[in-house]
Amino acid sequence: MAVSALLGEKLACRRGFKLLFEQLDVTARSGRALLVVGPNGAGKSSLLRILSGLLGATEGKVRLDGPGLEAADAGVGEHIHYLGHEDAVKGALTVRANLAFWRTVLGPTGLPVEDALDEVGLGGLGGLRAQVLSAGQKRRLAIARLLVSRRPVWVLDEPTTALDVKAQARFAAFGRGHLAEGGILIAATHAPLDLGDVDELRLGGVG
Ligand SMILES: Nc1ncnc2c1ncn2[C@@H]1O[C@H](COP(=O)(O)OP(=O)(O)OP(=O)(O)O)[C@@H](O)[C@H]1O
Repeated sequence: MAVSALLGEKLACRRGFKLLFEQLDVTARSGRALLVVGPNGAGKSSLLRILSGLLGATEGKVRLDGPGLEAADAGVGEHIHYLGHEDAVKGALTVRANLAFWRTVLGPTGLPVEDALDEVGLGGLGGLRAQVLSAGQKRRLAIARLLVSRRPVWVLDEPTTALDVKAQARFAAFGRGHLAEGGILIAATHAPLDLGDVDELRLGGVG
């Protein structure tokens, strides 16, 4: 199903006693990347979780625009890939079994598992227990989830953390490919992501 935009309308987020933001409008359009930037603690991760439907906004609402999506308010999450700080890797399972699990859960609409492992540079490591992967390799495995299941909206929290230069370049190529196909990419980041011309949303003023 095509998604032409993800929209956050007059969003507010309170965490504990702290009001992180209010009256915040967010627009992320098909074929565009929106980078959420700002100092530590500004609320970037909180905003991404709200946009993904994982955290309720204190005020405001999130909706998707696109043909046939008028009634989809309640089902925003099924169109979204969310990658958080945690890589959601099950250490006791093999690398291959981890990705196969996600492919089943998210929908087997993308690459086969072995192809996705090759794409992220984990080819040959599929039989290893995931707990022995390095931090960067775990991140690569998390990124492979984007490839095994096709979803129009990617919401990514610091996606290149722990990635080496080559893996960062690979990630950027996946992101540009997603955008070229009309996807939406929203990322919180402290580092440039090499996604070409991007939109930017700054939280928290000057840090
Ligand atoms: N469950 C929670 N309860 C109370 N406060 C929280 C909770 N989660 C986050 N916070 C607070 O909300 C603020 C924003 O956190 P958030 O993780 O959204 O920031 P961020 O901009 O992503 O930061 P960073 O750049 O360090 O990742 C922080 O002050 C944090 O301590």
